Amino acid sequence: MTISLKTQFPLTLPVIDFSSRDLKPETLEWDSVRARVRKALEEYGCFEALFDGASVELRKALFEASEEAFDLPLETKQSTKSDKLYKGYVGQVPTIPLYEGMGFDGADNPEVVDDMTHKLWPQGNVTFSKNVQSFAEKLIELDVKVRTMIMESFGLEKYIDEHLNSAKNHFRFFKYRGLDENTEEKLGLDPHIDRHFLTILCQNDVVDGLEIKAKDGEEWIKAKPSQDSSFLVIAGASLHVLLNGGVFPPLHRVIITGKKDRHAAGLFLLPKEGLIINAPEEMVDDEHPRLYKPFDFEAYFKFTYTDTKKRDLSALKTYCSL
Ligand SMILES: O=C(O)CCC(=O)C(=O)O
Ligand SMILES: [Fe+2]
Repeated sequence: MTISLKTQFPLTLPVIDFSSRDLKPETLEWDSVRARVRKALEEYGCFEALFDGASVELRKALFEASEEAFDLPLETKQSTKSDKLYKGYVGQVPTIPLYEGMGFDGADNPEVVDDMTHKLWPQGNVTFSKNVQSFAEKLIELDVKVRTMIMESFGLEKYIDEHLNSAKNHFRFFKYRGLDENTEEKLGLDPHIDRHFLTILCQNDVVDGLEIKAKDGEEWIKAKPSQDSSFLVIAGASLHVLLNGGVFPPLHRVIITGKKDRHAAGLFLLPKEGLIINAPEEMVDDEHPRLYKPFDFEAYFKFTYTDTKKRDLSALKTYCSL
């Protein structure tokens, strides 16, 4: 009799602990975490990071702030819209009616956060801007550790600073409306790969819904956080191209099953405008021929913008493989 491994052992995402105060470069602990990060990003394209930098209180405050912001009148939320792709408010999209998102670039810059806050609350909202900023700072700390480890693990030490400086951060809140009485589970967000370098996500504890597609299978793995202090780190297409395929950008989606609203927040590390991404020579040899043409993130983003079906690995290959 064959036993289905799938039902016996549903896959779970790797969990990696970043919470030690001694987690510093050039220590045994750093090397061991780095090896796990590399393996997770090769095999799953993502992992759950335990990181106690953002306290339970801070998360609670952040999601309260997010609720407050999404409760504002539509017109106010729309005032954060900008003509740049992916900035400001997105909502009322017919194919994903439960979804709303709001975000801005440069969350570590107090002026930027204040500007966004004033668009939402013309009289100001100090609690909101303070919480967003502290939260973003913690996520940035984790991002620097993760991307430094990734570069080191591929022997790209000499490019670490250049790579860290080649990204800007975009902070984003999401709200997915809970289901009505008679609605069955619904798509909150279409399956997609992230197009940036790296994404760090955090969701409110009561409502899960994010699912990650396993690399070599059909299974959708539920990305339910195992602890309060965890974040989900996801590799994006830009990192995949930079490392000549060395990390896997996983397909993920959001499915809403319950009546409660789901709130999430995340930091997206985007290639800076004008950056052309090209895998360093160190990533290319006879066994690993160069996979992609020089890659312009803005152009690729536009390519995937209107047609959500283009947000997967095979469309990336069609777009720029050699
Ligand atoms: O809501 C989430 O947890 C995921 C959002 C997401 O995947 C994205 O914005 O790229
Ligand atoms: Fe995503």
